[in-house]
Amino acid sequence: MIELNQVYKARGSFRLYVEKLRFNTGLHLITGPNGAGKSTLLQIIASADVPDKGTVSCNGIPYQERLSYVRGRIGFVPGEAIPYEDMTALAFLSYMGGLKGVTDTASHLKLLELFGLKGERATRVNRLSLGYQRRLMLAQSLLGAPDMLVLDEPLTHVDGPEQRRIIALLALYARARTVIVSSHEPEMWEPNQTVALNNGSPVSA
Ligand SMILES: Nc1ncnc2c1ncn2[C@@H]1O[C@H](COP(=O)(O)OP(=O)(O)OP(=O)(O)O)[C@@H](O)[C@H]1O
Repeated sequence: MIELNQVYKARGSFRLYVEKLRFNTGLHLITGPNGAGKSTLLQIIASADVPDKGTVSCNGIPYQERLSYVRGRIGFVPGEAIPYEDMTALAFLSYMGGLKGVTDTASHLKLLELFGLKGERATRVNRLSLGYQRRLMLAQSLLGAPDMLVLDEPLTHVDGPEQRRIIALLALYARARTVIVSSHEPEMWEPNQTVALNNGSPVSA
């Protein structure tokens, strides 16, 4: 469970402010127009950025108190392009797995298979299509089966049938864990909670 209390973040002239938000087990959708603050919010939830004020906690523990505990429980797909693009798909997953303590090749291969990438295991990341790169980022987010998944527009460039398959997979994952997704296509998802952002704050439904 992730909880935000009076979280404030300034980026240039933009302000994110969240009075209170709670993400329990289930699928949570973050929506809103361009510039509403979805990526900013998700980066804070994923501990990739730090709020100027307020607290974010994971299972009741404030992030700043036990950052490694928190990070060990979160899988993250950032909105930006993939890093380490000279690595092969499998090498990238092995590298990310190493950071998370998931070192057995069998589980890396299993994740590649789950996202339809087994045939691309030896392909360098920068040779993969953008849709395959997105799938690879999803695969790395699941390393170690984290309690929380934070996914910023995870289905960008992914084709229709594969989108539906991944949404079903994430819905299943969210039955026992917390999955937070931003999407410009909210109608594709069947979330347990929707947080609509506008101008940096949630608006009531
Ligand atoms: N590093 C930064 N420095 C200054 N301003 C920033 C920075 N990062 C984001 N912003 C601004 O913060 C605002 C919110 O951006 P953010 O990317 O969080 O919105 P978003 O809802 O994810 O948008 P989109 O749907 O276009 O991806 C925007 O106005 C953006 O220009």
